[in-house]
Amino acid sequence: MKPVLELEHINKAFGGVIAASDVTFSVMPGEIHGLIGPNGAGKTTMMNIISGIYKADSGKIFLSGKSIAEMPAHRRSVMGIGRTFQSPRLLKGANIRDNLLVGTDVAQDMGYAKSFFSRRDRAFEKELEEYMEIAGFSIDLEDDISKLTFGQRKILEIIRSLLANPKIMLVDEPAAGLNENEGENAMALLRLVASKGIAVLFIEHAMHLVMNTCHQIEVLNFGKIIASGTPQEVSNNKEVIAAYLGRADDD
Ligand SMILES: Nc1ncnc2c1ncn2[C@@H]1O[C@H](COP(=O)(O)OP(=O)(O)OP(=O)(O)O)[C@@H](O)[C@H]1O
Repeated sequence: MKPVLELEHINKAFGGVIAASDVTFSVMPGEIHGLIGPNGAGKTTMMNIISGIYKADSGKIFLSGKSIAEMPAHRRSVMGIGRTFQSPRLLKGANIRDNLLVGTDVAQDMGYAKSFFSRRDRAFEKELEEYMEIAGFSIDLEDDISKLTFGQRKILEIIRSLLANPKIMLVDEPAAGLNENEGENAMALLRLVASKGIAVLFIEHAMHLVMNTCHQIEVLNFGKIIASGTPQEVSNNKEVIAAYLGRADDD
């Protein structure tokens, strides 16, 4: 099996601040890959470089073997990079159905309006039903988005990203602001995503969720990978304990 995402020797500085230093790692299809490290370690910067919001100063990025380093963000999402954010980015004043359909056009590489109407079909609703069961709450598609709690909106954003049929999902702190139960549901959803062969790269500070969910982990500190491996490997690594895990859990 070939990696879905490959990063080779990525560097990025903001003035004198080094946010990425020679970062090299790859993510396999169906793998849940964690990106952890202290505040300011460069995790969000890495997500921004992968999705095309930032351009790396140097280094290579491949999606399914194709170089994407020079591609704009919208091309990368058409090619299969999905993304969710720390705070859900949903349309206020719109219903849940419309919120879910925004962005699904990238999957078909066709106009927004066309996809908007063409996906109002049974297949869409069936796919959605499966996700909602794992998500742990039910929705009425006609309800205004404001009916959902913050945690439910964050989980819904993951589902929206899934409906665009990505090859890899970049998920930024899915459990931040969620209660314990919602956090577990978000992890269950990521496991379902992975079971479909979609890769997940996610940032999370809640260590127990990272350790129970990830297959592989990269630990960043000052923009550099200081350890990578299975949850067990990184949690036994002395440098990781000194830089990160030795501090209070779940900050
Ligand atoms: N647009 C920017 N302009 C200047 N500096 C930036 C910019 N984006 C990030 N940085 C700096 O790069 C470094 C890495 O930041 P980044 O947000 O990637 O860290 P992080 O690991 O995601 O942190 P956190 O866990 O707090 O979200 C920090 O020192 C940050 O201040």
